[in-house]
Amino acid sequence: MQNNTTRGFLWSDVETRTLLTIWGEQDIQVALDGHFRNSFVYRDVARRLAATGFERTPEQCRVRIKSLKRQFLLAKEGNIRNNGQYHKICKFYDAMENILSNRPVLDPQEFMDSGTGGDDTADCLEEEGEDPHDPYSENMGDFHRPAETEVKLEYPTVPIPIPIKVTVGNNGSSVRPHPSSQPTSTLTSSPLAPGPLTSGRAKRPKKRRANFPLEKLMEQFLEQSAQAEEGFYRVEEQRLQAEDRRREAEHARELQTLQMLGQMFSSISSAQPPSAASSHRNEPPAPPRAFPRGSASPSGPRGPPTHLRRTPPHPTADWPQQQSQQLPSDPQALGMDEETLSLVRTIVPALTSKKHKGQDGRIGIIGGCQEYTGAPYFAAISALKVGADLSHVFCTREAAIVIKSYSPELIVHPVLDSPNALEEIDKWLPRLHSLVVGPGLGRDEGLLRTAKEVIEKCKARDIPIIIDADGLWLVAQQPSVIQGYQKAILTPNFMEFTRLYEALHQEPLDGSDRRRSVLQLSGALGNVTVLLKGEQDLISDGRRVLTCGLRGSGRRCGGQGDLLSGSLGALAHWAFSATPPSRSVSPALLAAFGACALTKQCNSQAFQTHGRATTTSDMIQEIGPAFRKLFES
Ligand SMILES: NC(=O)C1=CN([C@@H]2O[C@H](COP(=O)(O)OP(=O)(O)OC[C@H]3O[C@@H](n4cnc5c(N)ncnc54)[C@H](OP(=O)(O)O)[C@@H]3O)[C@@H](O)[C@H]2O)[C@@H](O)CC1
Ligand SMILES: Nc1ncnc2c1ncn2[C@@H]1O[C@H](COP(=O)(O)OP(=O)(O)OP(=O)(O)O)[C@@H](O)[C@H]1O
Repeated sequence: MQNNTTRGFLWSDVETRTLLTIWGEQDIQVALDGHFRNSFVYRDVARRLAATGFERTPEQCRVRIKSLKRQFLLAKEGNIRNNGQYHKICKFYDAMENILSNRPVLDPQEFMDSGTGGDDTADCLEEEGEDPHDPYSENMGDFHRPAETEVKLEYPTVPIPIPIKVTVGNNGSSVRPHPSSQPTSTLTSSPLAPGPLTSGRAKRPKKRRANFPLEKLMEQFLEQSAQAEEGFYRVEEQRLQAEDRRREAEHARELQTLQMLGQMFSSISSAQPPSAASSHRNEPPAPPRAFPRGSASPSGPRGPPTHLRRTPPHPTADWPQQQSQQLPSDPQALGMDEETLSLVRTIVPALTSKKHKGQDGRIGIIGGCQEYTGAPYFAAISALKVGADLSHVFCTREAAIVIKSYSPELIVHPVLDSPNALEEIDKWLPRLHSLVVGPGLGRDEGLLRTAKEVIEKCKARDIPIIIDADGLWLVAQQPSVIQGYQKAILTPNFMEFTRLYEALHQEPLDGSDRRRSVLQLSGALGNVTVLLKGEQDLISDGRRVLTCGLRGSGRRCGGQGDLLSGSLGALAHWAFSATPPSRSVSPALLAAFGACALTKQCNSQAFQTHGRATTTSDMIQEIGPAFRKLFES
């Protein structure tokens, strides 16, 4: 939209020209001509004007047109067109003439009646209301005429002859005379040089010619009228500003009242018992009290440290309702490391209109074959729901149709089993911010080989890689494919972890100390981050182990791991591209911790609604609220 610098009543030239162009459009002219009520026409004019970037009310448009018509008439009547002065009087003379001369209906009789010829010319330009004699008059319809839109002008009491161009009769050349004017033929004639067709009272032109230096008078008159008009507009501008100020003050008062009401309501609801206060399904009951980290709890030293205590936020099958109503809801009391959680918050990119589509993440998923179409879908849609902008799925041809049908939000490439799969995928890698390899990939040797080659390409491009499900099978067969790559995160369930551990250590896993085992596996992989999923998720980069003890639910439906790996795709991109918030926690650890917390929170929330019927799709629905709760509140 163009910047309308003439807010109020002053019209810039460009704005006026735009108005004239619109007003001159044929349909507008026809509508103005053919209807008694024309307010709707000016509404249309104002709407079209607004579409070009100039905001005016229909009344403003009407008044402006009227004033232009007045100037045009003056210029025309002043008969000074011939010596080139008409522009001074009517800047838009040519445009006006162009429009008015093309008007569909033009009754010369009316034109004459406008006072263009006789001694009664002074009356011809009425200021109040539309001039009934204006040859270009338009019915004003249901417009009111507020005093502020009218300008009182003084007119010279001179009879002003005008050159007119009329077409009368069928051949367009005959003249219909008017008793008080000088009619002309299609030729333009001037009283200074009366043509042969001049008839009627011939003495008048002479009289006029002799009396005044007409141009001077007209200029003076126009100057006066312009000053009067400007003065009026200035006052109007001030009135509008005062009105704006009044409205702003009113708005501020309303806001203040709302804030006060909000505060009142929140203090009332916090005064209620937890069971009554937590009616929203996503909100766990309010904690009786949150204790600062390290401080003694009311239960004394018997309980575990608060940050390790796991208490379910919601009623679950193995956690009775009664008990759950007493539960604390702050992350610390739920077994979350609050400090780590707040570090995760620092990697979440701000939502701002300054970014373009794609900047918050273009995530690729390698997976999806004949048997498994759900897994890549879960991963890809989760990445989107977490906040990535685009999700690509690279799957087999057969799987592609199915995955596409699940969601129009995903970009699906049916290339994984094509002979030039690597080439096809490689084309996209420069645009991807992270890659999740494995969900629904299957164990087909050809697909695994392609996955391996894609991983190599990603490493060369320094793209964060998440390896899950069958991707972990591949790593268990060939650990070197990922060993030492610091932007890799492996997300095994216990079975996958065991497979990996045994492949790397060449000895059976002793599952009694998982923390130690996960630390060891990460070390053996060259400090690649390993996230062992379970009742407590354990995340290690070979130097330290983070625990995510947030309680989910007892529901273990398939696909939750895909939700986790897809979310991690987005979070890993954010973590690796954020300014390092902490020396102690690597970006990979932060991203993994965030994804664990989110998955468990989704599980918990979905379970609250669906209980035993909870599926991964239900959890995906919870990603938005869960994310807000954990990372944006
Ligand atoms: N809707 C879809 O399309 C979905 C597709 N998916 C895709 O399926 C593909 C294969 O993945 P996967 O995990 O089923 O295969 P795999 O690693 O061979 O494990 C199989 C066996 O391991 C065991 N086991 C598992 N977890 C365990 C644990 N925590 N602790 C202990 N044991 C555990 C368990 O053994 P069981 O109890 O049966 O003896 C289980 O039978 C993969 O591409 C994946 O993405 C899934 O994402 C789901 C949704
Ligand atoms: N015993 C458990 N108690 C609570 N949460 C669990 C438990 N086991 C796994 N989870 C959680 O479930 C999510 C997925 O882990 P899971 O072990 O089911 O992965 P997966 O087997 O790879 O999943 P998928 O079905 O997608 O292949 C993780 O967030 C994890 O923390």
